[in-house]
Amino acid sequence: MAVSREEVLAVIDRIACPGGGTLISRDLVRALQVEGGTVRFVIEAASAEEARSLGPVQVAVEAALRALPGVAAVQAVMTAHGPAAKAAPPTLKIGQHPTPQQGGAQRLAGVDRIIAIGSGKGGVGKSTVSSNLAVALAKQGRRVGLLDADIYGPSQPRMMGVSKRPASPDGKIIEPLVAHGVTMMSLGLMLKEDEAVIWRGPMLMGALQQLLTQVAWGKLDVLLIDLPPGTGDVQLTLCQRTQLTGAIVVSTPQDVALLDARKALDMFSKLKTPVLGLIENMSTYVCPNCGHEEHLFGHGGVAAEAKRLDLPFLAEIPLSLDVRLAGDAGTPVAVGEGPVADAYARLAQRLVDGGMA
Ligand SMILES: Nc1ncnc2c1ncn2[C@@H]1O[C@H](COP(=O)(O)OP(=O)(O)OP(=O)(O)O)[C@@H](O)[C@H]1O
Repeated sequence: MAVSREEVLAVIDRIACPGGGTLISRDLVRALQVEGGTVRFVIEAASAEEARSLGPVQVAVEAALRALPGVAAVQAVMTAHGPAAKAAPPTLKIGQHPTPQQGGAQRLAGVDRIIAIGSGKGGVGKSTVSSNLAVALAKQGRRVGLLDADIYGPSQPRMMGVSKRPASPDGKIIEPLVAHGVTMMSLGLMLKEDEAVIWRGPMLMGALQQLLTQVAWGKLDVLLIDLPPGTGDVQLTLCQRTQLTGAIVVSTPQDVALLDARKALDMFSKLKTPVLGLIENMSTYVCPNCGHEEHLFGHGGVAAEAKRLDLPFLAEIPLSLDVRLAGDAGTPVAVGEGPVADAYARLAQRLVDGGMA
């Protein structure tokens, strides 16, 4: 008979650690997988010293699990944070297991609407659209939050021009930062620059949950969530655990991007997250010198897809060097004036008029 995850956890929880508690009560087990008769997990010690002291516990746990009927193999790996990770303030433990949640999808107190912004593939401008839309909504007087959930490649700190580490006076609640009228938070602000995130699934979920629930978002008309590209664990967890108003899918007009966008749309539909509409980014290119209009990546593909699926086509955002320069400089193009800022203003107005933001 196949062994269950609960049985495995119960066995691990029976073995005491030196200094008290168990690997479970001390929240040191990560990425537990029970597949057929094989049990895999990571023991994540806080330091090399702790890892050494837990060595005998690992041996005892492995032996106890092997003795469990239905277990054929046990693969446990011990990891330890380096001193840098240990020193990282604030003292919040970002990246821990998500805490079990009562009921289904969660509401965030004080936050009226939550919109997830997704894309089928990376590089289509999802983060750029998120930051610019947030700024455009703020310019229209909305109280806007922006959560960078692109946990593997958080780019909002750069795009919004913030680098300060958020404060956490009580070590529990994180104070978000405010930039260009938008309340924002990104995992990128909690990590050291250039620090790679190599968390496994459960830690990612925990980090996301913390960013949603431990940040003092205050009263918001709308919280925009910049999702990682694709259709992975983060998207799944977010849609299942958070009461989303809906999702917006960003795509460039090329067929290949649209193909991936379809996967994202399919995922939202399976997760029963309403799709509020589609945005075509890098739509037309207007030469700043001669005014000639060119469709470098094609044009109209996203509008046609929206029509085919009977979904709102929310906006087409031109391809413009200013967008990239502004994003790289930390002041989204929507902060200023011009054709792209106008396109974002129209998009924001449309969402406000539709009661979505
Ligand atoms: N309309 C646009 N015109 C010109 N450049 C753009 C436009 N939209 C985005 N870009 C640029 O394209 C690059 C990718 O954009 P962005 O990081 O927003 O994409 P993404 O879909 O969020 O990618 P990932 O999810 O992989 O981070 C950035 O350098 C950005 O400045």
